[in-house]
Amino acid sequence: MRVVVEEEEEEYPSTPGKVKVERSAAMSRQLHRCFASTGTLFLWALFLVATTATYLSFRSFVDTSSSRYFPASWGGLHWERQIRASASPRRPPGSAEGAGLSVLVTGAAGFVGAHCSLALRKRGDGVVGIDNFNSYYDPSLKKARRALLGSHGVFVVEGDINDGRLLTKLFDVVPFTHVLHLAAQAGVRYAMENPASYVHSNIAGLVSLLEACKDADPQPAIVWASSSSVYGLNDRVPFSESHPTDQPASLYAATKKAGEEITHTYNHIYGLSVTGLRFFTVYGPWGRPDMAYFSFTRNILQGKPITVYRGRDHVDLARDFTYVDDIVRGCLASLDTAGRSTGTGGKKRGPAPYRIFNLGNTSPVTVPTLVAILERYLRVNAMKHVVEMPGNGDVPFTHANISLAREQLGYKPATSLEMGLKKFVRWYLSYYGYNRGTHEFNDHYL
Ligand SMILES: O=C(O)[C@H]1O[C@H](OP(=O)(O)OP(=O)(O)OC[C@H]2O[C@@H](n3ccc(=O)[nH]c3=O)[C@H](O)[C@@H]2O)[C@H](O)[C@@H](O)[C@H]1O
Repeated sequence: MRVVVEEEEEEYPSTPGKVKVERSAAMSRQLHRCFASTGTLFLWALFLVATTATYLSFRSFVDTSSSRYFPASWGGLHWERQIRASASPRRPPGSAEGAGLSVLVTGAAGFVGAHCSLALRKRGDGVVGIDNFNSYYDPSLKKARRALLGSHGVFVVEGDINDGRLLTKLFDVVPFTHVLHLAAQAGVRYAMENPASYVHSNIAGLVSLLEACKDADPQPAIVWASSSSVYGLNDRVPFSESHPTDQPASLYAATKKAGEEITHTYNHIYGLSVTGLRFFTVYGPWGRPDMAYFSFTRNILQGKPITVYRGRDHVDLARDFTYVDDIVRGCLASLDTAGRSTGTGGKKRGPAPYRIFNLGNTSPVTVPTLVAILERYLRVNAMKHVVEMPGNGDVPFTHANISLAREQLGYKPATSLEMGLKKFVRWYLSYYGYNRGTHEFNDHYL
């Protein structure tokens, strides 16, 4: 036994590259013995064929399984032409606003994404959207937003930000100057029902996007949607960017806070220019049906009850409701003032800006007041079911300090909740129709 061990040690010395001549001689003797008979040869051939076949079928499994997750509804010359046309800025030469941006908007068929895409296109910037059209809420609303964007020359790719191949392809086709990242799993309370969806979109999807951005050449500057919810249990008001954000009250908030940390590492390591915007309860036309102002309107019009949450000691909940047009102006100002990313080919060349701004309205309104405004516009009394706020991630109030955004972005919200809800109700009725036989619409206010 001892002899065998010594022989093996001789044949395979530990220092790489130091194989003795005797070793190759011994090996060739062994090979010769192996292939000596035709039967053995046949077995070897069979083994090789089987291995190759297994490898090939594994490859095709990997390919088809990834395309099963991310259906290949993209690609091809025509598709690339559409992407390029949509991404091309159309500002008149010599325009005061400069050459025009080329922006990839994620979540473009979403509420804020659609508004921002339109606003960018209207001022002559190039815009390409990407959206996975998931069914968190009625996808037909997302498709209607896409149709609206299409009529203004904005092309929206159907795809998921977790699809790295798609993102790489988009950056191959267009040297985007900016990414406006608005794709996310939104909603504070839904996080208890479907926590994995928050990790999928807000963590894994974000990292997938940042990977594509850091590899892109040129690297784009990134502006993305964080959330007022990162302030969590913070009770210093108004909420300022310098306040601690280490006590999130929901998984949604935790994933947005994680997003702020993750983007920071990409800024630090790869020189990506990053601007995180903490949105405060955005509302308006083409809004999200899961949000209170939207679902209250629907229920009030359908004669169904609404549930109004109330805080401890019968204190009303309040939100710094912010009208979507104000948010859009904040997003565009962030794109315009974002400094350049400094890296190329995944390598940082110097420090790049990392900014965080509150985008709120600075005037919180209670939920019962929101309901009263809707009742007035709709001329219907809501059937209110007032219950104590369940412990599902909600916070009692939000209130933004916007000094930093005012100073650096020129951000100046201009729409009161009264005004904004008027516009929302007008849109709601024109979009969904209105049964005048059942409810009289209060034109006086609109
Ligand atoms: O700023 C944010 O970062 C977040 O804003 C939004 O969250 P919220 O401020 O919770 O908005 P929203 O659901 O409209 O509830 C408004 C108020 O109505 C109360 N509310 C809600 C539902 C209900 O049935 N009853 C009720 O009283 C409720 O308790 C609350 O007091 C976005 O959804 C979220 O994606 C994120 O962007």
